[in-house]
Amino acid sequence: ELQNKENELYTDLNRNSEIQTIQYEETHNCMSGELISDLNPSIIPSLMDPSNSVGFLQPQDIDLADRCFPKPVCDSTAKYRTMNGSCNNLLFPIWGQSNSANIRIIQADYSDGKNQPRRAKSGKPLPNARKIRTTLFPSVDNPSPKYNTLFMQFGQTVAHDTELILSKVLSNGSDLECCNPDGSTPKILPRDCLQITIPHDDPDSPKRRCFSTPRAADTADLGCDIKPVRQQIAVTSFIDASLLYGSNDITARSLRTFSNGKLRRQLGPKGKSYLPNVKQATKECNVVNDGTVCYASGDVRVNQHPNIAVQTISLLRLHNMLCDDLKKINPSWDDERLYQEARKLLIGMYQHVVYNEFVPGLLGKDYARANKLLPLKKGFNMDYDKFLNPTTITSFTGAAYRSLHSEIQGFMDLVNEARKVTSKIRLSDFFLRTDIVQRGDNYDSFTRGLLSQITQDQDQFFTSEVSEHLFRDPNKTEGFDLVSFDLERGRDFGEPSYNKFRQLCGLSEAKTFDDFTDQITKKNVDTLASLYEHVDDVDFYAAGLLEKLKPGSSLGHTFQCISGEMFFRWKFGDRFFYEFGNQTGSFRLDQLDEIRKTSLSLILCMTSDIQSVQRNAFDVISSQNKLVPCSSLPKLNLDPWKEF
Ligand code: HEM
Repeated sequence: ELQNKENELYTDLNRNSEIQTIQYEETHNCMSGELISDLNPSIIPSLMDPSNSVGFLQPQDIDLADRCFPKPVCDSTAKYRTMNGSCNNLLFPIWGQSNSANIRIIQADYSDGKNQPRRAKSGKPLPNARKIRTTLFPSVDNPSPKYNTLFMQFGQTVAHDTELILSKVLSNGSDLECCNPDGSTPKILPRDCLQITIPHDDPDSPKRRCFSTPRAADTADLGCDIKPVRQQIAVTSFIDASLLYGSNDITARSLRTFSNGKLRRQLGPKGKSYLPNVKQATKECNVVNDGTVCYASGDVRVNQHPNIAVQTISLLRLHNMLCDDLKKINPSWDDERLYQEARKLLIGMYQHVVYNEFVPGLLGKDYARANKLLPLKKGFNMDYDKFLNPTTITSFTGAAYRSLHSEIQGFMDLVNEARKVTSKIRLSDFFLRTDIVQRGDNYDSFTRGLLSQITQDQDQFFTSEVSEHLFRDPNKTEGFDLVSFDLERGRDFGEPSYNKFRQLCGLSEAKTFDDFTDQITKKNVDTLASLYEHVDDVDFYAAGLLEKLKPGSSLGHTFQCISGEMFFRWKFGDRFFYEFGNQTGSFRLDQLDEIRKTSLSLILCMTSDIQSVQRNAFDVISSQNKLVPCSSLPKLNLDPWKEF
């Protein structure tokens, strides 16, 4: 039966290439007045004629790891998503579920065909990741011409919602040490380590000689013998706000009050809600004692830095506000109904922001339109595709989407209502410390900072706050190097080289380094040629970061292609996607029309005390994108949720 389904799935992928003409959302202020910038937007692999997307995996290969996991029993009439994402797809209930495995859309490249990192064509090791980082990806201040730090920050919110790898551990469950605590290289490298050594001629000449990088846990760690291995994913793949609600029933329950549908919270200054404190500070939170603020939420990375906590608190406040509003309209609804309806509505609003505001900024509006990614203006979308696997793709999470690490600002602005910067805090002073969020009116100041501070441009430059000082101990000067981790992670994940992704995405196979110059400047191609021995050796992450950006997009050709594929699957492969009609969890049309009024500016106004905001939340404030009073933004009317 499974084989039949898989054959059907393959046919269905082909059928997808018939692009339909649907009227897409054009009215949202986010992009109005923008000139058509990409006259010939490329098509993502799922929509291409398969012969043009060379190397795109057959569904049989995609499904292999699904046989590693017990098949959940589903209630096909359920109106709400499960907490762990299971049973979203009723034919393949494991798709998108937490604690399963990522999928590949292109054949893995491991040197032994199973799990050992790729080597150069000559058989030698690939060039040192840190050497690549310091040669090609230095720290240069190059602000974005268009976007504020909210764009980057929202991107990380989506990343944490949809992907979390786990590190391999020792057989007794303790952490693997891949680099000695004093920064020296261990005599014998433990088996499950990726070690990033620091060359002696390193321009930043840190004292340490290595970074500790345990490999990501994979299917073999679950006793599941597939070849090549696939990496475990600890959160749901769907865009479902799992970073707020949790990716399993136990976490989700621990975050609920079980009264009026609300989530637990602690009260901060002026009686405002903040995420609850964890009972004991964890290693994810670098605080002095258990009494210090260290937030609990659906995702363990909530305390990574203040602004990711700010975004999660905004979602928390939104959920609890929606519970209050729904309770007023439907006084008879019990706790469970209120929790699920508020969660469903919040996810709908958030998905609308993702596809109406974020995706056009990331991929380009013309590209998003050509690939059916923009929301419809009216009516239901009926294109749920039960054969499309929405599980997070390794080449997206291990390379393409990490490119936004380039947009991180080294300092975070706190800004007052007059849009004056009141203080600037250094990112590496606040890694794993979020207590600052809940002092005075800092929450509002961080929110205004996100809206008004220009972000770093998407390019080959990274702030040294993440490439030299990542997770720096506040009393020390040195930290880790995120870009080296990203490069090494691609090898850990078995990502094939850049040349393979070129072909998958409709570009020609490069025979010489100079063939890369269709996407990458000659200067950067020459640097790649000086680092790598062969054109087929070049890491996807390294070359993808160097590609010239596509018109209107924040990404170059291949990163746009892989990211487009991912957002396409997260939409058309999600049975509970907010725009779909005819599903057990569908909104009514009058409800959907209200959700379409959502904008990120509105959500930020609703969940903070800021008084004014620009309408296009991701664009810096300008004469075309002026501040307007929060009270002037169109609001959702929840009357259609009234039950008679
Ligand atoms: C201050 C901001 C950020 C910091 C400090 C940060 C830090 C990190 C760290 C430490 C990792 C794990 C690296 C590894 O061991 O492989 C990671 C992974 C990742 N980051 Fe970021 N990041 C930030 C912003 C972003 C943004 C803006 C995006 C995308 C829009 C993003 C996307 C990702 C993705 C997709 C992963 C892989 C997640 C996984 O596989 O578990 N990050 N980041």
